[in-house]
Amino acid sequence: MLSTFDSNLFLQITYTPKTLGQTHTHKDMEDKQSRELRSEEEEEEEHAKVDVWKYVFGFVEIAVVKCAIELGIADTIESHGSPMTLLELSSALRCDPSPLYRIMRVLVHLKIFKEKPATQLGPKVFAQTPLSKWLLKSGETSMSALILLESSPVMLAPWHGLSARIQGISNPAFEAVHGEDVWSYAKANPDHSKLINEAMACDARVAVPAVIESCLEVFKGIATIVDVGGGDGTTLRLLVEACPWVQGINFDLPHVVSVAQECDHIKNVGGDMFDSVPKADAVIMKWVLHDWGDDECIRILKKCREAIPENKGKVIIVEAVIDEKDEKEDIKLTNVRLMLDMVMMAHTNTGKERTLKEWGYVLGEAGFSRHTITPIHAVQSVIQAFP
Ligand SMILES: C[S@@+](CC[C@H](N)C(=O)[O-])C[C@H]1O[C@@H](n2cnc3c(N)ncnc32)[C@H](O)[C@@H]1O
Repeated sequence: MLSTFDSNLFLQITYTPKTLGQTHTHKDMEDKQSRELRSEEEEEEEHAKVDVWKYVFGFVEIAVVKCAIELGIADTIESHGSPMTLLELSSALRCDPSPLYRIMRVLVHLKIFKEKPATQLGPKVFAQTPLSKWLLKSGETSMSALILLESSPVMLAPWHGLSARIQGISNPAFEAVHGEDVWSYAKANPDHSKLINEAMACDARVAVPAVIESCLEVFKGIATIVDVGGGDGTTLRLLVEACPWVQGINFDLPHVVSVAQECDHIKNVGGDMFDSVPKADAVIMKWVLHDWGDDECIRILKKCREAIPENKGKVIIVEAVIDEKDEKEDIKLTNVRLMLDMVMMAHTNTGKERTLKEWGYVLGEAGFSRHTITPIHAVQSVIQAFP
């Protein structure tokens, strides 16, 4: 009996509460999960209600930054040598303090400039930040020309034709607005050509040091290198400064090289990369192939292959690689690469950013036997293709 009682008790004590507990736990868990789901959905709804305004006024951020560059706000604070009060800034810029204050309020909110609060010693002042230094009109860390190019009326107009381009009911977006492709337009409009060259130089000043930092060995043993579509020659200038054993040929369309910088150890050569490429130990191409569709890329790459020695030559491509896995640690650069792909859609006829597989396809079709891809701390990676 005792043992039965004990065992019943045991059962009661051991199993009953546990079974009850399990029922409760399961239901509780279900309730908790659905409460969590509801609150997650509610939270998403709340975020969406606010986030949608980004798309209503997203262009305003670009317009305000463009305004800051045109006014020369960063340059003025930089040459003043220390943070400036609103009155100092408005008198240096010769503008009305009241609208200037409203622009500065947004720029401070965007964390582009810093506002230092008033103290007993004086009123509040506006100071540079690492980000505002990218808005200087010139210098090694200036992105101004690239911002001014992308926000110029010429480059903004094609965006209105993006959906028509996707639906295939109009010419490529740039041509639909301007009647010719971006390179013919640049040839006919020297001011726009100058802006393109200066804008590309902005990126070269960021990307080339990243290439050198991560891949200096790529240039060991190269005596001559040709930069195909080299623009104003900034890429080669930086490369030759870092690798003084290299002689460079800056190769681009004749109207581009005719205004390119003159540098020691660099020769400017005009021509068309679809016809032929000057001979050298290696070719470098930065932000050129993404302007073109696969067929044109294969044609350009074949010309590059003809320009280098079969046994020890190589083509060094500095371009974005679209990461379809969307790696979280690189989310900001992934975002830039995806935006750049949209820029190619708006501004070129057939250009696009490519995935690993798409790079493999064009390189293989152009007759390269193997290639390597090295990520660097930039929007682009370094792709080396070997005959
Ligand atoms: C996007 S820009 C890149 C410039 C430079 N590589 C850089 O990244 O700073 C493309 C360059 O390709 C050049 N280009 C376009 N068509 C060309 C052609 N058929 N032959 C040679 N260069 C060409 C343009 O003039 C322009 O300088």
